[in-house]
Amino acid sequence: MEIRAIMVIGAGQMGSGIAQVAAQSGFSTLLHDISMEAVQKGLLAIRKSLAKFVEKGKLSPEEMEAALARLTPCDDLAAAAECDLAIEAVVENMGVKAKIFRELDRLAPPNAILASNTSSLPITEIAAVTGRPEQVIGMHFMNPVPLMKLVEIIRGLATSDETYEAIEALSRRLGKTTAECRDVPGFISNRVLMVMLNEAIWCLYEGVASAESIDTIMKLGMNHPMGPLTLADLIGLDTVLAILQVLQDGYGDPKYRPCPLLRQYVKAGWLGRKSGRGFYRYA
Ligand SMILES: CC(=O)CC(=O)SCCNC(=O)CCNC(=O)[C@H](O)C(C)(C)COP(=O)(O)OP(=O)(O)OC[C@H]1O[C@@H](n2cnc3c(N)ncnc32)[C@H](O)[C@@H]1OP(=O)(O)O
Ligand SMILES: NC(=O)C1=CN([C@@H]2O[C@H](COP(=O)(O)OP(=O)(O)OC[C@H]3O[C@@H](n4cnc5c(N)ncnc54)[C@H](OP(=O)(O)O)[C@@H]3O)[C@@H](O)[C@H]2O)C=CC1
Repeated sequence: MEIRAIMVIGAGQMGSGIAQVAAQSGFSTLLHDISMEAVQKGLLAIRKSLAKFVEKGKLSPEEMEAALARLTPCDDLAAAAECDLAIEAVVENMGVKAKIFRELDRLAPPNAILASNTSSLPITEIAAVTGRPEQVIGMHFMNPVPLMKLVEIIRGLATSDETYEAIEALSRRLGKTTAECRDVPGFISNRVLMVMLNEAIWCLYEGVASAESIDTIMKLGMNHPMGPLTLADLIGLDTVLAILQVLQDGYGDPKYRPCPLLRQYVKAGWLGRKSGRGFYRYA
């Protein structure tokens, strides 16, 4: 099927990044959140990111304006009636996602594909709340979406080849490289990454080294672009905790148990970059 209009549900850091890339790639893009205020926040982030590309000569001012003109803000899910593909990027919580997929199934055209940007939750379970599980798929972008090349694609048990191929082709049109993964908790990306991030938090909790030392060791010692605590702050500590809980529940293995320090930070509202404070402070 040909995808022309895309709706992104959730205007947080991932949703706004996905909407930006879709609009930059020429798609008519609806950006949805539960309040117009949240959508406007997402649009502001998109404007800033596009302006950075213009500043660096990677985008012309005309291209920036054209991308912005392809974006339509909305706070009513009924707008899904106009899309060929809905990409959900709300909080990492099965209850919230299931509710949205039930609604999308009711509102989107019968041939529309419903994708989730979930970091770890089972696509098969999300698909099962809809009457079209063959058209439900995991489309896992990486943060920050405008800069990161990968889309991890996850098929649920019932996902059709046609849906997979449409999403694979679309990801390429968005300038991304894809890799396929089976529907297991945390997929590949977060099954591997979260163990490292959690271990770094345990090291801090046990007083083995300061946050700065841990990050310097991993950054310069392993040539990682960011240290693990800086990366956890970028992802969002609430999201890191939610993913570790999915891994622990899914595999029943204590190696995924979230560090108590992580739980405490999330309870304190120290969610990382997005709340202004996590392992580091942000202006
Ligand atoms: C949790 C999940 O489910 C899955 C995940 O996503 S896990 C997270 C995956 N992501 C990562 O691992 C990211 C690791 N970090 C990196 O790769 C890099 O640090 C990074 C690409 C994010 C930034 O690169 P950097 O060189 O460290 O930082 P920085 O110098 O600030 O930015 C690089 C360039 O991109 C630009 N840039 C940064 N953010 C931008 C944005 N949102 N939009 C446009 N341009 C941007 C900067 O202006 C900068 O340009 P110059 O080099 O010309 O100055
Ligand atoms: N952060 C990352 O690095 C990555 C995250 N992901 C996944 O993307 C998704 C979004 O993450 P991210 O963008 O980082 O998170 P953010 O916290 O930045 O955004 C979450 C979004 O969900 C909305 N939301 C929160 N609660 C509800 C609710 N009850 N009903 C409807 N919407 C709600 C928020 O709206 P409001 O602002 O109004 O509360 C916001 O738009 C998650 O599934 C996450 O696992 C995937 C790849 C990487």
